[in-house]
Amino acid sequence: MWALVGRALAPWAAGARHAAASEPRAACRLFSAAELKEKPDMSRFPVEDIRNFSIIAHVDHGKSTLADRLLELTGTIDKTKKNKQVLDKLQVERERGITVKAQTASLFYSFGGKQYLLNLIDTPGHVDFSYEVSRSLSACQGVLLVVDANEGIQAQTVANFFLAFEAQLSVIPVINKIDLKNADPERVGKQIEKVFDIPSEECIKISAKLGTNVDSVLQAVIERIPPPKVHRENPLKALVFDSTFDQYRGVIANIALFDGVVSKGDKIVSAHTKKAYEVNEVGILNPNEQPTHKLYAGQVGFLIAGMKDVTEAQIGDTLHLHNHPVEPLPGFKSAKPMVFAGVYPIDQSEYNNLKSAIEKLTLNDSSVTVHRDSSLALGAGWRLGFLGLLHMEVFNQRLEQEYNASVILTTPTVPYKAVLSSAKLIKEYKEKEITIINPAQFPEKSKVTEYLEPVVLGTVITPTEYTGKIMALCQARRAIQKNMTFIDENRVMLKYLFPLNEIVVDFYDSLKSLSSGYASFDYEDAGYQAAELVKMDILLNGNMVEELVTVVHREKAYTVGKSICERLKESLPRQLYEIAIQAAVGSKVIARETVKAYRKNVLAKCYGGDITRKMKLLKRQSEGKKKLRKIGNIEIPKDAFIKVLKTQPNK
Ligand SMILES: Nc1nc2c(ncn2[C@@H]2O[C@H](COP(=O)(O)OP(=O)(O)OP(=O)(O)O)[C@@H](O)[C@H]2O)c(=O)[nH]1
Repeated sequence: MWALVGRALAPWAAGARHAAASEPRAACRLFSAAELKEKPDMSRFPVEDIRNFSIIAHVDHGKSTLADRLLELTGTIDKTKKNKQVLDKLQVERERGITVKAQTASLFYSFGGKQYLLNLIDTPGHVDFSYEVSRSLSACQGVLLVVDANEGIQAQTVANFFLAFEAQLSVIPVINKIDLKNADPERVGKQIEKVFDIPSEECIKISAKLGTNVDSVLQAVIERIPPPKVHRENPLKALVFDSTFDQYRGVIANIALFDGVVSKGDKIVSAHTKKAYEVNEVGILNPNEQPTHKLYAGQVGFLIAGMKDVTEAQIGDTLHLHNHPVEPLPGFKSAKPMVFAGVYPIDQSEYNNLKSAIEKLTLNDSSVTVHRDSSLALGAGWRLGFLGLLHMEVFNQRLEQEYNASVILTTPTVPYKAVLSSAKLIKEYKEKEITIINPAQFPEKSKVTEYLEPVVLGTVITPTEYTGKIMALCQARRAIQKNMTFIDENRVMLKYLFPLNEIVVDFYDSLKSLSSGYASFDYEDAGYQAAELVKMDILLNGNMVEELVTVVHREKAYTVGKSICERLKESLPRQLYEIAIQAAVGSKVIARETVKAYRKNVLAKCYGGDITRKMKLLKRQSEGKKKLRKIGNIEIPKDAFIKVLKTQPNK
């Protein structure tokens, strides 16, 4: 029998038990309203009565719904229809129905005659946000691995399982959506046994939507996840595992206490910056901030200490008491941007507003990297690094929704590298191997020994009937097959080494459409490989369009160039002049389309008519022009490029 994990490596497989089993008592609010007002006394929870856990899963397998049920069952929130995905607080999360930011909630639960403090961290499922997952796991001792009873194990189930496995956490498999007509929890249980080597009888079968069997999940959290290994008598050692920025109160750091106690008025020091602060407030998230007198080792909560900028509360930092330095915790690898794009204000007069919006948003999303940038055509702006395309779209949407800032985005590009041969360039860059995050700065072939492109190890899980089509797709994306394994008689897991550029834009959409939505995909960083790359310009009547400069593999230049020209033709309105759209590599034009001349006479409809109506139409036309960008004498609506960028193929 094939298994991904050797049994010896799966400490939870034997089903460790940590508390006496008995019937759960009804949900209760542990603290009275008066106690909450007076601040709850967290010393009531000794370490052995604390469980810190996360919910991890593939996208849409039901993490947030399960979190809602757990919050209800423990009386943390009321049972109302309005309480849907309570921990998804951002507008973008609610609109897209996805979790972008991990959230924490402290739950109180009575079980076996004892009161437990359960700290739950809801995490995002999409690959772009797996950085959030690994951070959250550092504050936990166990996870609920949620798997959809109909879809079974998917690519992110595997990726997230391994994050938990590597962090040596207890894993409780939860098979969700057993109410669905096509649910097959037995089959999914067997998959879990085969792939993760967890006995299928350890799976808890639930319907998070209906609340079926959800109390067994809480019971399992208490029984199978160990309490944290911490020491309250030692000096304070707290891990900052997340931070957000509030414009009135400054940085709110989410902390997990590994040792000691922290309370309001304590003088603390950041091990990273060595700066000292006085603690203004500590508390738990229930799920909203609930101030407490103190937080004790083993507990998870928030801390406010007059930090003005999230760089002062770096994620992964260790906080300790002034005059009591401690060995800092190992921290986290910093998030590695996979995609870069230029971001510019539509109008340069909005530069300062956009600057402030980007600063505020990156305070709350420190995985975005920011470099100042400028271009002749687009003026002053930035080059931002994102964890993936969805991350980029979400950031853009948040800029618009939360800060009313609308921007020009350039073609997303992956971070290429070049090994320089030109002595002049080496002197200029002060190094031989450079990373290129802006295609406009792509060095010419004559000045380079070789170009390198980033590669990722991708996992595709699919029903077997689509295997052939998917293999053809992967091959067309220059991928090299590394492995193929059957998860059960109907499903196969394929591993491929992909150039990152080939999957970043639309691979996932193509995969979904050719597998009728059944295949899933995840990837992890796998370094760099040598590649034949060229820079491609897009020209409108001979003028370069900066937004659309791209770096492509030589083999793909013609297909990509042709397709951009075709799409641009579709989205450009006809104008007074004929427009030649060209794709060029160096001085060689490789593709061309033409938009014929046309004059839009807005007054045509009202000859001889009412003069006020004519004035209105002219006004509307001139307002429309404000949203246009001019290249040479060609006027381009702002959304024309966005359409091209969004749909840019890479076949
Ligand atoms: N039938 C049924 N549907 C469920 C159940 N649990 C969740 N769902 C539905 O599945 C969809 C996804 O649920 P979410 O809780 O948002 O999933 P998630 O894993 O948090 O998703 P992301 O945050 O995007 O990763 C929603 O439409 C839920 O209503 C269940 O037990 N039964």
